[in-house]
Amino acid sequence: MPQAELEYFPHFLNTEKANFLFEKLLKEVSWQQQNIKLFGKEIPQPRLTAFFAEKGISYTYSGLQLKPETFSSEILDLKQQTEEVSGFEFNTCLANLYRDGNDSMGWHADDEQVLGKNPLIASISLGGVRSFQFKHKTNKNLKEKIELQHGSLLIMKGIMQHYWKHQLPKTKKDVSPRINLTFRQIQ
Ligand SMILES: O=C(O)CCC(=O)C(=O)O
Ligand SMILES: [Fe+2]
Repeated sequence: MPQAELEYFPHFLNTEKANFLFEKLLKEVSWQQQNIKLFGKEIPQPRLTAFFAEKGISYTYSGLQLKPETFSSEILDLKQQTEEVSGFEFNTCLANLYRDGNDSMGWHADDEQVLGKNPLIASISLGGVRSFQFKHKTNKNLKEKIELQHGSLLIMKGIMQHYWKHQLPKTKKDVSPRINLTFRQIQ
């Protein structure tokens, strides 16, 4: 992929740890269904979310002001492990719960100003395997996808958010619930 910097670690967490974390986060995170404004109409997001941050940080994501919770010990542990692998530091974690194949996230780039010029986004996947797609913003022939495995880590960095969008589409396949954690550094 030109103008993209991606690193993928399919076995970032061993299966036992990934299973444990999936069950624990599914049960203990206070998952919320937020509304988004689409053409002036409020509609519920097709997924559940939660937002964790260091004290004093708030984050507006897709026009939503997210209310931060403090990091739980599990999230803090994952943050540290992710920081070691990436060589970056993070002060926030956005969590997504895709309950089934009807839940999704549409095309976007994580290019908000508060993320800095060339953000590094570290994304951990737990639970059902889902397809994650990329499309180049200007060259319509450039498309890619990757199946994000249980316990995997995907890192997007460099200039990538300027040139590529990504999405997690709905699927008709019978998929089990999936949790995604994205670690970010907010200025
Ligand atoms: O669920 C995923 O893997 C993608 C999440 C994502 O792109 C985001 O939170 O910005
Ligand atoms: Fe994203």
